[in-house]
Amino acid sequence: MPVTPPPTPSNPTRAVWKVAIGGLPLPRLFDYRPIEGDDGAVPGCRVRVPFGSRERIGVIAAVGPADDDGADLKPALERLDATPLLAGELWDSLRWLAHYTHEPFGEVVATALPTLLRHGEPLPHTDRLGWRLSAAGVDALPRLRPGRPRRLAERLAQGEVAEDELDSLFDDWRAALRSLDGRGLVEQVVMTPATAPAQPGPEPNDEQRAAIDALLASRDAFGAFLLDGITGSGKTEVYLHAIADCLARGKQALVLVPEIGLTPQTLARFRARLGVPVYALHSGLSDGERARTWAACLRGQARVVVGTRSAVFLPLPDAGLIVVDEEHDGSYKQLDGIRYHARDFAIYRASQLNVPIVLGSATPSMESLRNARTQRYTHLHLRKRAGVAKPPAVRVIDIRKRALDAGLSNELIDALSRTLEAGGQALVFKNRRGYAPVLLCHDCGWSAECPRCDASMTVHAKGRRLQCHHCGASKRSPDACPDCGGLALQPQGAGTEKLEETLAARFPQVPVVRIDKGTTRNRDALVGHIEALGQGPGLLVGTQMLAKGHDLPGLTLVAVVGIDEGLFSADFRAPEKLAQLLVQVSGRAGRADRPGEVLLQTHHPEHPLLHTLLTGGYAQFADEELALREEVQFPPFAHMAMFRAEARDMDVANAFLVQVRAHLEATSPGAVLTTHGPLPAPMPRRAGYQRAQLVVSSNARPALHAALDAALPSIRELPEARRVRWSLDVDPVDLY
Ligand SMILES: Nc1ncnc2c1ncn2[C@@H]1O[C@H](COP(=O)(O)OP(=O)(O)OP(=O)(O)O)[C@@H](O)[C@H]1O
Ligand SMILES: [Zn+2]
Repeated sequence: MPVTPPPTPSNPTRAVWKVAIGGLPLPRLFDYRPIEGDDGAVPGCRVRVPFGSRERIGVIAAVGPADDDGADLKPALERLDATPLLAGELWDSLRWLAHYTHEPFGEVVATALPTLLRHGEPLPHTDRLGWRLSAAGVDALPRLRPGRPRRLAERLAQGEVAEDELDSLFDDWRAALRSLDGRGLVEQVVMTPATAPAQPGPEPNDEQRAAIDALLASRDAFGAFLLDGITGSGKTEVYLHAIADCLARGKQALVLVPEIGLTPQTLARFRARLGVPVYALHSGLSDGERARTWAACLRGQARVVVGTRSAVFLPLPDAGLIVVDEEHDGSYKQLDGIRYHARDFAIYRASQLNVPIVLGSATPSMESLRNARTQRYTHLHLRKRAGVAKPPAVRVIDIRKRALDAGLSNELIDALSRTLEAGGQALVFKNRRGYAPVLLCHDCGWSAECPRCDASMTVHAKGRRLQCHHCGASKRSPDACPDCGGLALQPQGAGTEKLEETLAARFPQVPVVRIDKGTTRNRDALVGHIEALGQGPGLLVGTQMLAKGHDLPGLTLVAVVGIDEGLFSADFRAPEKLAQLLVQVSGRAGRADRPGEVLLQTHHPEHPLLHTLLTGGYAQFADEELALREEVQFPPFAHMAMFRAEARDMDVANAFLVQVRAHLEATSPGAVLTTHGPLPAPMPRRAGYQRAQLVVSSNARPALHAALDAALPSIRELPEARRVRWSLDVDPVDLY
């Protein structure tokens, strides 16, 4: 047992531990007296420290002189890591991210670490352990009495078995094993990961070959590539070739995919083609699994990881390549806490790791397209579909003055029938879940509003329930109108639930499968639903969950209904999002040998966005959109940050933002900043709070950050700040 030296009065000149602690809104480090005799502490190690009346886990951010004389500093209690948990490139990149997002470093570290590690658990083991008979066990086996230990020994005599396999072979094998182990008859072994030989893929076509060659030619240094390839053009094949090359050189590859894109189907494809264990990281894993994947990356055992947004924080000591699939996808942006953008942080990390990064999409973001045009990224194109599939034909159905059934025109229903008769499958896309968006009283005009939000409540369960999609409030539908007492309450409009009901009644002979947040809580459910559809004729009804990267070979018709609201949104990014959605959902049609068809049902057939997409495709839409953004100096031509404030009272929220604006203007008089607001958020009241926002922009990123750096210390001290909930979002994606 170590001898505790007698307490010495703290020496003011001695170095202290400067600790980053998460969960605190304070952008500062906290000084602690080092543990006596512990000279090995270095930044990146976790420590347990007293904080107020509690203890917390923090990370040593620096070792250096105390902020004040350091005389009455509390001592740290325990160092948890022998060597830094966070080090090298990841450590430096997290420091950069804290600076870029203007958030406390402790909070950034807490976001980057898996929950168990954040709570002070030791780094979990990541070996796959197994058991075999020892030499003594081989000798003793014939003399063992019948029973569980003997049965286990007989199985181990055939060869070593991994613990996870034993779990499925024997109930309570651990007790039997203990009995054998006590007599020295078994020994533990580290199993090699289960692998299968890599299966060959299709021969790359010329465009794929050119993209692969471009990636391989610059595999030894940082370079950003935009792989701009239409849906079904074989982008994943290009990634797989680049990853295989990366593995062959003994390096690690990280693949980021959108939330809903990480299905067992995707993982199975990567596993089969690469022939090495492919680690997954997504929100469906337990805390233990997440910590193990993190540790396996840190130890270099994980060679390929496919993960959603938070996988961008994995340690990559042997990095060789980063891929961001569907780089335009909204799920890469974290909307609360540390508001990072996983794609953008991945690019920063690739530059620090000095490895190539590939951003792939059929509908690249305006940001990435502009970077490609200014030559910051290398622009790679895949302009034709891989294999034999052809791009689908798109047709507009003008529904002005037409009779509709649950929002579906006769023309569209006829097309569905024709598809089903020909043995095909069709997808009906509507971006509104629930039964109907509004419950209306036909007698007096009352409609069901959320009591806490400026929004209608959505009708669910065939009219029996009302639910607010903004705050989650839910209640039974009233039987009579609360205003006039009449019995003429009617659901208005149609959501996916109503569409499913209508289509099932029209086409009783085929399966009708609905996919939206209501039916599909997780990825496995999604795969289950798609399997339920089968191979024969059938209908899929769903929201944008269906737009992402699912290969449905039997799908020949995509019918898009109810996109009209999206044509007239206040958000400047709305046209970009709508164009991406339309192109992605259309891209689900005709991906195998049968040609695809897309029907767009709208009240606005002449809308410029639809016209451009139909005549010039996404590329022309992007040209026009970028020209417009440049003209009005919106991102990507300007850099934005948004202050949001919410309070019970709009005046209180506004008062804070007025002060924020004043401080920005006062502390950065020379900076070319534009401020816009305070203005009410597009939906001002949500969950009982009034919400306002202030947009700050500049066409020079450094000027924007310098202004924020200068003003934030005094903004945090404002008396008005204590009366609101506020946040700063650098590069906001949603202006809400
Ligand atoms: N060179 C090729 N020859 C034949 N088939 C190919 C080739 N490349 C890809 N494919 C097949 O074409 C289909 C689409 O390929 P892949 O999934 O890689 O495309 P993608 O561009 O990633 O698609 P998405 O539009 O979903 O992003 C897959 O079934 C794939 O196996
Ligand atoms: Zn609500």
